[in-house]
Amino acid sequence: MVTAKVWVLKKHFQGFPKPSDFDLKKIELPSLQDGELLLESVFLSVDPYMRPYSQRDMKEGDVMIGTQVARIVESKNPAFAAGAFVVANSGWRSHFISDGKGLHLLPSSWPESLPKSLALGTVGMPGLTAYFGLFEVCKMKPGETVLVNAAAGAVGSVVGQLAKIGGCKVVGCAGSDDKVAYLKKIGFDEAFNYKTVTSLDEALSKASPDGYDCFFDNVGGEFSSIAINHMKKHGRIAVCGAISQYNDSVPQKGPYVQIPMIFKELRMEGFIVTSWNNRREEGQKALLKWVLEGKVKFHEQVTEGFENMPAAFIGMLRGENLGKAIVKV
Ligand SMILES: NC(=O)C1=CN([C@@H]2O[C@H](COP(=O)(O)OP(=O)(O)OC[C@H]3O[C@@H](n4cnc5c(N)ncnc54)[C@H](OP(=O)(O)O)[C@@H]3O)[C@@H](O)[C@H]2O)C=CC1
Ligand SMILES: CCCCC/C=C\CC(=O)/C=C/C=C/C=C\[C@@H](O)CCCC(=O)O
Repeated sequence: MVTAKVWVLKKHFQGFPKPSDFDLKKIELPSLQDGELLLESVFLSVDPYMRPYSQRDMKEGDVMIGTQVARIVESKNPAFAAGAFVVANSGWRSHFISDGKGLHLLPSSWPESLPKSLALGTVGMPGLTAYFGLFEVCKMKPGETVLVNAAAGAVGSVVGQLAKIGGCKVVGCAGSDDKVAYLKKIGFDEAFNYKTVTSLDEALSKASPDGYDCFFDNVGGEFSSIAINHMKKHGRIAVCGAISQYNDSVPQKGPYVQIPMIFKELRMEGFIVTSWNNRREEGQKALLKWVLEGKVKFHEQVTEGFENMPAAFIGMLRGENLGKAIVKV
């Protein structure tokens, strides 16, 4: 019998999640039935969506939602061999049993030299978010100017690099000087620390006096209300996330955006990356190629130990991560 460790949501979050909102439990796993697999999590992802989704999808006592790269320990399913690695969507669990549904085998072209954790970040859901958000929602064109916030994060850092590959000028903002230095290192044309600039308006004008054709918005709130006034005519805004709102008990009331929307004839479009699940392989193949060519750099904020999942999650929400926040079991 295998004993699995799982993190459950003990108490719904009020504001920023606290360690006391989580409970670590042990579950004895049964023996495998025909068609089933036993898997052990090797890397687990902590993502911003878990904060709003926990309120929408979970009840207290549920296992925290999330994805992992897992190794198949034992298989009674002919479609999956023991020893193979998959991306699963099985939540914060050290070990789990699956019937094979919803498991994505890592691409066979995955080189040994590449950390498998990238399947949760640059070559996984966040990277695909950048890929489809830029190409299908922003529809960026060579020579345009792209703005991205939370730019040093899992999604934002890929957005900036893909926009460079697409022949655009790229402006990014992040919450620390170290992150700003990283953005310049990976090729952003302009980058600033939104926490220390005296005026967001001035910083946005200085970075691109003519304004922005595309705004890839990961943050929402006050930043977005200001940034919208810096959009060029017929600009496009990809509403990817609103992390500035996730931990607020009372959502910020930002100034109305309708006026610039109308005068500048802007297009603002929200999206969820799962809308392109049928093109997942296309995106992953392209991202893997660019990573192997060195055109897309990656950085991971790795927290060691399953017992540290809540700390990694809270740290990411507080901006302590540079690049994709990952837990290594
Ligand atoms: N629509 C979709 O399908 C998807 C949407 N998303 C969204 O994309 C965004 C980025 O996700 P991801 O790349 O995984 O996360 P990141 O790796 O970027 O980590 C979150 C970052 O958000 C920034 N942040 C946190 N709080 C605030 C705040 N109050 N104001 C401004 N910035 C803040 C911090 O960076 P900093 O130092 O810059 O403050 C922090 O490091 C999120 O909003 C997420 O919900 C992600 C995946 C899919
Ligand atoms: C204040 C309201 C906020 C509403 C938007 C919330 C979050 C946006 C966001 O972050 C969306 C994330 C979408 C994630 C998609 C897939 C994951 O659920 C699991 C991915 C599993 C995989 O196949 O890799």
